Amino acid sequence: MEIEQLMEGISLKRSVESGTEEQRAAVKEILLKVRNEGDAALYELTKRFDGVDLHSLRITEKEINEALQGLSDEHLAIIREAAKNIKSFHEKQLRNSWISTDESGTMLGQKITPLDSVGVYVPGGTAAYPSSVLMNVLPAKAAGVKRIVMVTPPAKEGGISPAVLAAANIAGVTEIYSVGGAQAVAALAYGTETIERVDKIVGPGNIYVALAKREVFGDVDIDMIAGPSEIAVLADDTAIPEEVAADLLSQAEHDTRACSVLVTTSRELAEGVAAEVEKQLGELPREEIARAAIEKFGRIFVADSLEGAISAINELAPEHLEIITRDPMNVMAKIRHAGAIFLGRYSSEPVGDYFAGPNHVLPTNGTARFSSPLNVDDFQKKSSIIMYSEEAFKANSEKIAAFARLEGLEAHARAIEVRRK
Ligand SMILES: NC(=O)c1ccc[n+]([C@@H]2O[C@H](COP(=O)([O-])OP(=O)(O)OC[C@H]3O[C@@H](n4cnc5c(N)ncnc54)[C@H](O)[C@@H]3O)[C@@H](O)[C@H]2O)c1
Ligand SMILES: N[C@H](CO)Cc1c[nH]c[nH+]1
Ligand SMILES: [Zn+2]
Repeated sequence: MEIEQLMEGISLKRSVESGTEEQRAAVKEILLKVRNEGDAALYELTKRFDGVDLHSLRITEKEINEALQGLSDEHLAIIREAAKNIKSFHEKQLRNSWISTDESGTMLGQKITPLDSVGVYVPGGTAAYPSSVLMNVLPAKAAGVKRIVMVTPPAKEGGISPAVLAAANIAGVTEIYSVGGAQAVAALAYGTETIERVDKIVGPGNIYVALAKREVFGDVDIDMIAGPSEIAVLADDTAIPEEVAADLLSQAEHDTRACSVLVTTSRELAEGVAAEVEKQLGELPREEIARAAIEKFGRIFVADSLEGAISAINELAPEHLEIITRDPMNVMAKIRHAGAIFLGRYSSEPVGDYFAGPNHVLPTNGTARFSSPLNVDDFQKKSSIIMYSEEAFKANSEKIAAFARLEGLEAHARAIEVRRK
């Protein structure tokens, strides 16, 4: 990784991914095919893109039980403990419906209702992600969603990963379909003979999944378009090069388009990290992916001051931010834009990916400027409650009718005045 001096106004942002023209056209065609042909399209497209001849779409209870038996007790215990932490964190996000009244008898309130049905996309193309099952399903469960449907592509050799099925079972999902990509998104959005449509689709995926989600938005709700993983480390001379390099590589191994950035006030640290990254890259099983990501999107900046480093991070608005400085709490107070903030050397990013409890589905590509991690609110909606007493109505009716006429809406005004007689 090359070391650059951080200049004022430097932009660390990458362009928002919208896919190539061919990818967008392919996704449109897949969506249309599933809408027109239903299950038959899902079988055909799974054969074409995943190389798998499916016998049925729905995963059976027997397959889930076999998956549970295929996993070691140790792995099952780890998934259960992570699930417990994630559940407990998200339950703290729950809000209650509320009602307030005043002396005139006006009652106003907000009623919170869980969504009826949600589809969770779990990626499965190049790696299996049981952790993503927990991160998407458990907030929906905490919110009270009754029907949670999971879709994930089958691997060529062995169907769905046992760890993914075990995580689904631990999280309490029973409706699971072996289908991925844009075709799975289409099935969730429009329904087929086997898969009943849902109200919202959540979960990360590759460019085909992202483009399909963008395309079906409006027919159903979606959570966000999560792009390739990102990590930014803001460090001073107290950080240890070996550890910072390992954290940068932890996200680089996800995707050739993952982005790993170090912003530091210490040139010595910058040089140490650059050397360590090179050394550690050679030891990684996914070296090829991580190397491509580091070469394209890996950057190290040396800042003149901590303030300069902080403003560069705010400009970047990274998905994950690690702060490894003398006083991380104080630095965190000045961070305005980041999906998840990890404080101190013991809060390495994978602590959050797997275990601590906060969600790992986070805004990427600078969208942390205006959006939040996946959370319980994503699975609930709010209805406003309004009840006026006669006294409150009479005290305000003239103003309301006048406001309606200001907008030229006579029928609105009359609906008020008809009650004053
Ligand atoms: N943000 C997060 O929380 C998070 C978590 C886990 C994974 N991820 C990301 O999710 C992504 C997973 O991608 P993936 O590819 O491994 O799995 P995926 O399940 O998203 O995509 C696999 C599917 O893509 C479709 N596909 C592949 N090539 C195609 C083509 N040429 N035309 C049409 N469809 C095609 C196939 O249907 C296949 O089933 C990675 O970028 C990873 O970094 C993000
Ligand atoms: N870091 C990813 C989100 O950006 C999530 C993940 C899943 N497994 C490992 N990591
Ligand atoms: Zn990760």
